[in-house]
Order: sequence, then structure tokens, then C-alpha cells
Amino acid sequence: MSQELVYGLHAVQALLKGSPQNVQELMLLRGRKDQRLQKIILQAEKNDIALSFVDRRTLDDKVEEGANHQGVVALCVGKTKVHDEKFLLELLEQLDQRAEAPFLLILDGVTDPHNLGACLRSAEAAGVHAVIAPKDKSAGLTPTARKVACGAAEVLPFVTVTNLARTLQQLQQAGVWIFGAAGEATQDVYQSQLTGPMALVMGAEGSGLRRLTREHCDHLIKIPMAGEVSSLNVSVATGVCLFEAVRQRGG
Ligand SMILES: C[S@@+](CC[C@H](N)C(=O)[O-])C[C@H]1O[C@@H](n2cnc3c(N)ncnc32)[C@H](O)[C@@H]1O
Repeated sequence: MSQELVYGLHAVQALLKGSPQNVQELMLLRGRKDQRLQKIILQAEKNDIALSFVDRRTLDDKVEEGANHQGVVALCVGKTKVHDEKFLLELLEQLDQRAEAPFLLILDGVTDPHNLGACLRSAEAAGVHAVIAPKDKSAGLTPTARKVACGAAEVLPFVTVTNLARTLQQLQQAGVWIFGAAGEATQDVYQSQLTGPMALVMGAEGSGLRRLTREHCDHLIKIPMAGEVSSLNVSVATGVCLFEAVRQRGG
């Protein structure tokens, strides 16, 4: 089984809370006195996880260049929370049984792990049930994405699908309305009804929504822009749209 890294205080804390059994070892910065780090140590000791106290260089070497590990790196196995189409259909069934309207986020080819992480963080905070992305040409749950997600990647289901257009159709058949976010849309997000079963689709950093994805949307919505800049960063736009939906859905 391949080993994965999770680093950063929030991400590691969430990992120890959600799936401590998957953590093989925790590497901590020697001599660092930080309350949050102490909490992590206690949590790890409670779960009999091996701890090693190392110098900064050893931790820096474990993560991508320039990444801020905040003095903690977890080595894990078998913790990948990446789900498939079958999981999504089961999730829809469960929500139906609980009479809960699906609230989904779809990222149509977001490739920057920082953006994926930021979208996951906002989605989790907004109460989204799952985040969906195409398997190919999209950022995956890399250590960077997990770190930026601040723990959201450890708790929010992340579903990858081979054919996004087919998934959109399946969602529509299940009664989910598809709202694509696009700067050139005529419908304003604040005038849209986002209270029912819905999936918000966000486009890629450079190219926006793909043609086929766009064609499968029931509505295209825009965030009105007052200035000269033509678009928002995808994670910012995700936050704006999701929290408008949260507002309408009564929090
Ligand atoms: C950086 S933008 C992509 C810009 C790209 N040039 C385009 O043509 O869409 C990435 C994504 O964020 C969302 N987005 C950014 N600004 C938006 C706005 N003002 N209204 C709605 N969605 C927006 C869209 O989903 C867009 O595809």
C-alpha cells in the first residue's frame, strides 16, 4: 500500500480525529512549543501512533518546496478518501431516504491543488455533501490540496468520475438541478433559486466550463462584477456561490 503525506496543523488534527488508524507515524519539529502541536501529540499518544521529533530540514525535505508544514507531517497508509460514481449514487439514495436535498460542488477541470484545497475548505464549511471532479486533467488530493483544505479533505467526500457529462445526466435524473457558474451568464446568482437539490459547477482556471459541461447545465449563473477584472479566482467564486446558496437554504 502506498504511503501518503498529510501536513499542517489543521489537516493533521482532522486526520487524527477522523481516521487515526491510518496514521503510521507523526514527524514533529523538535523543540517547538505550541499548544496545537501539544494537542496533536496527545491525540497521537492516545492512538498509539509512533512519534518522531526531527529537525526542520527533515520536515522541509518531506514536503513540496516552500510548503508550510507548520512543524507536523503525518505518514499514512490507505487513507485516501477518493470515491467513485457508485459512491455518488449511494449518497443520493441516502439523502433521499433522509429527505435531505443534495448540495453538491462539481469542479470541471480545476488543476491547481491550492484552488482544489480552497474549494474543499469552503465546501465543507458550507455543508456540501460531496465534491465531484473528473478523474483526468484535474487536481487530485495531493498533500498541498489537503494542507490548503485545512482538514476538509479528511472529512468531505471527494468523488472522481470518468465521464462528467454522464454524471451530470445521472444527477439530473435524480432530480438535482445543475447550476454552472460562468462570468458571461445572464442570470445573476443572487436572483437564482438555490434552495432545492442542486449541484454547483465551477470551471477550470484558464478555460472555464467545458462546452459539454455547459450544455448539461440547467442554469448558468454569474456573480456580478463591478470593476475592470473579468473573472474571480475559482475558489473565491465557489465561496460566493456556495454561501449564497447557504443563505437561501436557511444556513
Ligand atoms: C478564473 S475563472 C475562468 C475564467 C475563464 N477565462 C472563463 O472564460 O470562464 C474560473 C471559474 O470561476 C468561476 N467564476 C469566476 N468568476 C466568475 C463570475 N464572475 N461569475 C460566475 N462564475 C465565475 C467560473 O466557474 C469560472 O469558470
